[in-house]
Amino acid sequence: MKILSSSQIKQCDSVTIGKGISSIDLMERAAKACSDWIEINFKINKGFSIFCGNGNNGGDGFAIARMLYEKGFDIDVFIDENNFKFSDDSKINLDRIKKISGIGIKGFSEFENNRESVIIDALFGYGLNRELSDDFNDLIEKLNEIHTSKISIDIPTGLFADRIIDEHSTVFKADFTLTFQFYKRSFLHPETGRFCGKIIVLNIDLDEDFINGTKTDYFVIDETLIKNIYKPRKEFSHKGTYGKSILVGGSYGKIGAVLMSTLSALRTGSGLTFTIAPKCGNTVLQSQIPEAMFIDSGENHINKIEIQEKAVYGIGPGLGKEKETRKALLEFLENYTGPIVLDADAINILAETQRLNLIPENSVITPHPLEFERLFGKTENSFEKIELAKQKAEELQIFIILKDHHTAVVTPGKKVFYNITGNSGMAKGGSGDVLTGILTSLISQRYEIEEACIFGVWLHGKAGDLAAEEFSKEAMLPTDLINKIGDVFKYLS
Ligand SMILES: NC(=O)C1=CN([C@@H]2O[C@H](COP(=O)(O)OP(=O)(O)OC[C@H]3O[C@@H](n4cnc5c(N)ncnc54)[C@H](OP(=O)(O)O)[C@@H]3O)[C@@H](O)[C@H]2O)[C@@H](O)CC1
Ligand SMILES: Nc1ncnc2c1ncn2[C@@H]1O[C@H](COP(=O)(O)OP(=O)(O)O)[C@@H](O)[C@H]1O
Ligand SMILES: [K+]
Repeated sequence: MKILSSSQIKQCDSVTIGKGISSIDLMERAAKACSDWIEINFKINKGFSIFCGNGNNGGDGFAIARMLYEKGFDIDVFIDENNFKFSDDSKINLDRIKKISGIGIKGFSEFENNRESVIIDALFGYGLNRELSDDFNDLIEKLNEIHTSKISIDIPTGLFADRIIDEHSTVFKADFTLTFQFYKRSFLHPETGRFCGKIIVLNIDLDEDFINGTKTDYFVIDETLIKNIYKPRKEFSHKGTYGKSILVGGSYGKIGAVLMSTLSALRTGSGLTFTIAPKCGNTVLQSQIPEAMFIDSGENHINKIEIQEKAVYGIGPGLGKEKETRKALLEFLENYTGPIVLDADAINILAETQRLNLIPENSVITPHPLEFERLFGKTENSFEKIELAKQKAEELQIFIILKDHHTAVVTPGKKVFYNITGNSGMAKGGSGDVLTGILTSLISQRYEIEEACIFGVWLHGKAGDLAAEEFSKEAMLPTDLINKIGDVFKYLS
């Protein structure tokens, strides 16, 4: 799914309006989508306090007020008592509710906390173009202190669609954000996304031709994209059809990491799977994963990485940074030109030795935020981090997977794909090792690298979501996630 900027959304609005629907009817459509969702999901709540601004976001709020009232809910609407200038469509919808005696319309200052009612924020949407005034900050701070369910229409007020906010900014803290047609980039970054709660994207049939023809570097990985990428196995096939994955890692005390990567590669469908690990891992690897072939290297730390033809390497989990291991990694990279997935200590070794130029083109690196910083330096915020990743991905012609709550796949063509599967139950040592195995396996099965990255992060997060459903976010383990990979494939086929 494309992510459009606020100015592109505005244009999309105008084009849609130019093609037959009036702007007031488009607002009606948007408000209907919201009120229908609210009716289904807030059945037991009787009342809603709806805070409306003076632009079209407020207009949505007035229309939602009318529709929820007609569905039988108690409604109070609050407006700015110091500003009587409304956008045209907003004014029409305000006038409509003025005629309904059952809807109370009051000033912001008249709001009294009533714990029973749900708060709806229709103050500002994508039209916010400067910091909020103190009056709005005070109002929002007051609303944020109230413990009741909160819904934002389109965007939590105080957030901009496409950029960072000052760290001291006041923002409405929503439990749900009902947004129209597109994710906004700010929903997907940690500094800003934390205000959104659960994101619900409501389709309001904006002009398809405009959307298809609009250029953007930013995308959300949705199921439509995944279903286009996923290649079901062919019955007339053999193990050679599904490639050779070689997982390289493990050191004394950290054999589990490469064990999890190997198991993940197998569960993702790799045809032939090898593990290169030190001898101390032999017994546990061979007994826990009899399907994988073991190649030993060193006693307690890897000291050589054997080169095999037509293989995809996933290097790093549990690798350690011993002198002989560093040497082995650098030597391997000097002599190997195929695609590689580099994670964890493989990334740290490259950062410390500043030998990034050794990474073969079309390889994948999977840094978590700290590893990214070690590689490329500090950035002010996560928006800048994405821009730096785009620049580095192009410069080095590699794919950078920036691991986070919403992991981003950054391509050498400077496209950014944000993942929306996954949950905080995955914030445990070992989850990253699973991702390395999944990615190595998909590339060895001849998915295009870009497709493997997109599919891989989605699959990883989806398996995490299924594991959380069964075991809870607290109790789920990275190994549970591996066991759920099969259910994700069943879900897809
Ligand atoms: N396709 C869609 O997605 C559809 C979208 N729709 C809805 O329209 C919403 C966008 O509406 P909008 O353009 O009228 O902007 P909105 O956010 O209401 O702001 C209003 C005005 O406030 C002003 N202003 C800005 N910053 C300010 C500040 N800090 N403090 C004070 N004032 C400030 C600024 O005007 P200015 O003062 O700059 O002239 C701005 O124009 C969108 O989010 C969605 O809810 C649906 O109805 C239909 C389909
Ligand atoms: N809060 C979270 N929400 C979604 N995914 C998460 C969250 N925390 C961690 N993850 C995922 O788990 C993985 C953790 O990787 P990493 O930090 O390298 O762990 P390790 O190397 O210890 O296994 C990443 O893929 C990341 O996206
Ligand atoms: K809003």
